[in-house]
Amino acid sequence: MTVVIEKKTQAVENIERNKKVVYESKDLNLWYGEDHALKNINFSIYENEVTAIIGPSGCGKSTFIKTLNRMVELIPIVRISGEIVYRGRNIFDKAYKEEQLRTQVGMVFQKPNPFPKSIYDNIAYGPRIHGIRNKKILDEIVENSLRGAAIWDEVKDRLHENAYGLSGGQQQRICIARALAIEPDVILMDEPTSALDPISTLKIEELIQELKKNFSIIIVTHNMQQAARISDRTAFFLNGEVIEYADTDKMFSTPSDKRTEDYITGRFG
Ligand SMILES: Nc1ncnc2c1ncn2[C@@H]1O[C@H](COP(=O)(O)OP(=O)(O)OP(=O)(O)O)[C@@H](O)[C@H]1O
Repeated sequence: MTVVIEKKTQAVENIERNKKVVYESKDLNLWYGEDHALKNINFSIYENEVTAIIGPSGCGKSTFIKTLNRMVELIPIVRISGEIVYRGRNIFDKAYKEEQLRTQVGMVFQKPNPFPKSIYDNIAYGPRIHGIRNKKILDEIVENSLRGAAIWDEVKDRLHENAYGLSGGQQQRICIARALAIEPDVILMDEPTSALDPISTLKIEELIQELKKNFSIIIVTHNMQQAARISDRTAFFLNGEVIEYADTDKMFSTPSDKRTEDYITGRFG
């Protein structure tokens, strides 16, 4: 029996060794004024995986995900200690250019937030900011991004209409396409389906499964079934701490911590 367990452990370690780390959170602490919102967060996020962040309201999920692209630092009362290492470099290093990080890390928010512009201009916005002016190249980026977000067929004949004219689910896929247009490495998603109906939710979930072949995806979700359906690993946050971080299958079948079990079985939260 011992031998079998040892073999299994070895196999798991081999899998871990072959995975590339995208982000590493090291002793990360964050305060909003006196409020200690993230406490000693230590875990790694892997390439071409979907990593789900779950936990009850106010536990720090959004704060954590917004730390990964340094958006949280826009809030004046925020203070941070520790490191977030992205592809080998601490993003809080003085020399690290925020703009450089933003070209690598796209974000999709809870409520679809297209710009009040045409579908085309929504997608071309980021590339134009990065200096791309050539119409043929922009056309290609727009088409590829919309295809990547599984919405090309629905909008290809109305690219110059306002994005506000689309349904909520379509608008969210436009926002995903907008994130893809900057050719990111990572896509952060903060409850991307919570404002959507079940069919649009399913489409986004299927899309996330496709996208992970080319991107690393970190998703905050209130919906535990969603985390179980689409993620490879899950981090369970509670009161600003990571209580458990594990393979999603393992966390939802045999959680190690009683508090995780209570949360995923609906005893609190
Ligand atoms: N802008 C802010 N200023 C001050 N405190 C904040 C701010 N944003 C979040 N907090 C506090 O930080 C803690 C974590 O909040 P956060 O929004 O990260 O939690 P969450 O898990 O994403 O919650 P929810 O599921 O409700 O969105 C909470 O105590 C919250 O009140």
